[in-house]
Amino acid sequence: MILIIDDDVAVRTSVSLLLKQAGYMTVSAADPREALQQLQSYEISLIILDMNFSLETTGDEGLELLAEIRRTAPAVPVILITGWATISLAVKGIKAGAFDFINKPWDNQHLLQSVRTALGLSRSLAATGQGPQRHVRREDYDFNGIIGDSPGMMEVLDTVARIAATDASVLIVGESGTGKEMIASAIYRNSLRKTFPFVKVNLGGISSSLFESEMFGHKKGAFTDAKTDRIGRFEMAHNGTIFLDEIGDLEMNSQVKLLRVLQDRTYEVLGSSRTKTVNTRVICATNANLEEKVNDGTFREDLYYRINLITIKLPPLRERASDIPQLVDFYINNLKNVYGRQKLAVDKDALKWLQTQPFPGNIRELKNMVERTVLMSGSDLLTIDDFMLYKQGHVKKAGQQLPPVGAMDLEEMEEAMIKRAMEFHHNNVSRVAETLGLSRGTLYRRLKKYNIPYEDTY
Ligand SMILES: Nc1ncnc2c1ncn2[C@@H]1O[C@H](COP(=O)(O)OP(=O)(O)OP(=O)(O)O)[C@@H](O)[C@H]1O
Repeated sequence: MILIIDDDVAVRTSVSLLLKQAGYMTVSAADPREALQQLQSYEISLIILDMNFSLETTGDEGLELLAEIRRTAPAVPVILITGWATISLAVKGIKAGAFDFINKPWDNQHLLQSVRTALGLSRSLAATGQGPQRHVRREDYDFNGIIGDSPGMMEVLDTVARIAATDASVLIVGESGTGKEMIASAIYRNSLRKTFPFVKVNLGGISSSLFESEMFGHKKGAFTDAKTDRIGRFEMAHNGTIFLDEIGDLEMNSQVKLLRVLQDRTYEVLGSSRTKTVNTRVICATNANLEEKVNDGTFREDLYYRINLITIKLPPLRERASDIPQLVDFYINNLKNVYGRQKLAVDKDALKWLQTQPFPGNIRELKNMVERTVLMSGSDLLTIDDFMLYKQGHVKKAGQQLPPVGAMDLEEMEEAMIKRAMEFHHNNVSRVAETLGLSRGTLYRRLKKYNIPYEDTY
C-alpha cells in the first residue's frame, strides 16, 4: 500500500490514479495527523509526500512530518514532491532520510520509475537483511573478471547484487585504479537494462564549452564548428545506463546543466528548440572527496544528493592485500596465453612480498607491475628479485634516457613523454594512461593542458 500525503485533493487524486493504473494500491492523507493515522492502520510500503503541503511556504511542517515518519517507520521509503523553487528544501529532505525527490510538475513515467526503484530497493534490502552475514553467491551474478574475496570486496559485490536490478543512481568512490569502472560495468551487466546501451563518459575529458554538445548533441549549424548533426551521450544511453566517470572534475556551470537533466529527465539538443526526454540509469564515479567539494563550494550540494542514492566505496588495494595472490594469479594466467609461456608462475615468497607493498596506484599498478616483470624476466618462476629488478630497472632505464640537466623543465618532459606514449599507442587514451601509470582523468587533464589532440575513446 502506498500512502500519498498532500493537502491538494487534485494532486492526491491524480497521483493515486496514476499508481492504481500501474497496479499499486493507495491510500491518501490531507494533513500530518491523518498521515500518521494511516501509517498505523495500513501496512504502508512507500510514502509520497508533498513538501509544500502546508499553507506555510517554509516547508517546515513537511520536514517535521518526514522526521516523524522516519522515527515511526524507518524502513518505509519516502519520495518527496517539491517545486523547483524549493530545491534546497528537497536537499534538506534527502539529508533527513527521504529516498528521492521529484519536481513539480512531475513527469508520470519519472514518478513511476522512482516508485519502482524505491520499492525494489527496500524489498532487496529487507531480503538481504535476513540471516547472519550471508554473502551473495558469485555464480548467481555476472561478476566476470572481478577478482577478490576479501571482506571489503565481498561487501562491494553484495551491494552491487542488491542494487543492480533497481534504477537507483549509484556513486562509486575510491582511489585511482581500485576498479570503479569495473564495478560500474558489473552493475549494468546485472541490471534489467543490460540489453540496452552502456554509455561511458569521462567528464574529466570534456571542457565546459563542449559539455552541452557532447552530452545533449547538436544540430548542424548550431555553432560554427557544428558541421553535421551530433548525437549526445544521453540520447545514446536512452533506456540504458550512463556512466559518468570523474564527476568530481565537472566545472560548476556544467554541473547545473547535468543537474537539470538528472532532475527532470529532459534536455534540448543544441540548435533545436524541442525538448527531449531521456530514460537512463545514472552511475557516477570519482576519486575526489565530493563531500569536501560540497563544503568548499566547488560541487553543488543538490547534484551530490541527486547522484548518490547509493554509494559504493571501493577499498584501496592495501586494505585488501589478501586479494593480491588471486589477482596476480589471474594476470599470470592471462599472460600465459598472451605470450605462450604456459609454465609462468610466481613463487610463494614473492606473493607474500607483494602483499606488503603499498601500491598507491592500486590494482592498475599491480597489473602493470606483473605484466612488465613477466616481459623483463626470462625465467618462468618469478621471484622477489624479478619484481625488485623491475622496480630498479624502471628507475635505471629512466636515468639513462634523461636529457642533460637544464635542457628541459619537468613540464616539458611530461609533455614529451605523453606525446611519445600517445604516438606509441596510436592515441588510445586508456592504454596511454595505463602505461604512464595515470588515471584516465589525470591524463585527460594533461592532454588538455598541453593541447595534445586526442580522440575520446569512450
Ligand atoms: N577486482 C578486480 N579484479 C581484476 N581486475 C581489476 C579489479 N579491479 C580493477 N581491476 C583492473 O585494474 C585496472 C583499473 O581498473 P578501473 O579502470 O576499473 O579503475 P578505476 O578505479 O575506474 O580507475 P580510475 O580512477 O583511474 O579511472 C583495470 O585494468 C581493471 O581491469
